[in-house]
Amino acid sequence: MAATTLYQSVGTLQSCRNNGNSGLCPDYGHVSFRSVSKGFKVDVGLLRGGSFCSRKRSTCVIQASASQATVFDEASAPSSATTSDSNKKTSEASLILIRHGESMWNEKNLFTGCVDVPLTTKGVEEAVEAGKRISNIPVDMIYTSALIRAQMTAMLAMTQHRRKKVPTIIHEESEQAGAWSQIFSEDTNMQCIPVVTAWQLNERMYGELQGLNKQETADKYGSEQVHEWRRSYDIPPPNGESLEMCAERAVAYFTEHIEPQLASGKNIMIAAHGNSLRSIIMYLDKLTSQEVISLELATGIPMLYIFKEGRFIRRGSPPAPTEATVYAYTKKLAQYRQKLDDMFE
Ligand SMILES: O=C(O)[C@H](O)COP(=O)(O)O
Repeated sequence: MAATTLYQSVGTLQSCRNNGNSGLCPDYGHVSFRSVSKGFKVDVGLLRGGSFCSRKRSTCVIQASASQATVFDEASAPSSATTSDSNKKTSEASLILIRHGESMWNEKNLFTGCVDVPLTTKGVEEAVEAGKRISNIPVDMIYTSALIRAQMTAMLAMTQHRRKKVPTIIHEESEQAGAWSQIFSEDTNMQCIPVVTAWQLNERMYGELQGLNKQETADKYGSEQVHEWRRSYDIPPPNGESLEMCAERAVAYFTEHIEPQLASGKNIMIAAHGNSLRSIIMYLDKLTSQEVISLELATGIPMLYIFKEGRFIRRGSPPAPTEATVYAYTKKLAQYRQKLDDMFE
């Protein structure tokens, strides 16, 4: 359960999407706001049913996640499905990134890379849990890797979505493939979410390490060497891809195929892998090759970005899980988050 607390925010509410109305917010995630309270900033808050919002916006009692969190109601989200369905251009769109849930080789602590390994029971649960966190965020299109653990994560997450649209695989490899996977009924189209699978979003190839136990490899080659293989930017594991090589395909795919969709107002979810997503986040957050070393992504935790006027604004994860390192650049930040969670438990 996410730690929650009551914030009393006085005079610091900067924006509110409750159409300027006073009163009880009827719905979980109905209102998003910016507020500063208790000495730290809740970048975009998560309101739950029964929260009170003042018309004057000078006082507001809100129940929010202790960590940075965002949930948008479809009516108030940057670009709702309805908006993109009706082909209206908007200047904002949401981008959800999810690393797949725990796989069988994650569980066994084996280097996986591009081996196609399914989810564990825990991985399935993580995917469903991820879906609950993003159930109010509009999704117009889904991109996954070609690997089953990412595809299952995307599908399972969508079972929880409020819109109940059906993810439908489309093909973009060639014009003919595109034509063959077209859905010709407009009504049916409205009930579907196109899913594109792309090998470019696959996990990086771990070369000769694939299938080896991470701990045993560290015992054999030393933990520094293994850390270098796993986290350095430009040093590839033996016969595998470095993060830089992985970025060359994953970020190129993102900028060529996904960014234009965001620019046209489509809300996108990407279900992919630890390293393909690390390279994309490096691009989105403009991290240096030094900074990306300490970027760790947990399995099954969605992260939200808003694409606005050509820029990506990081909104963190919808309500935090009990673990602190869901999305942390540094240990210090993780400890800080842990402290917050403990404070408000
Ligand atoms: O391929 C793997 O083994 C994992 O999915 C990512 O592993 P890493 O955390 O060692 O990069």
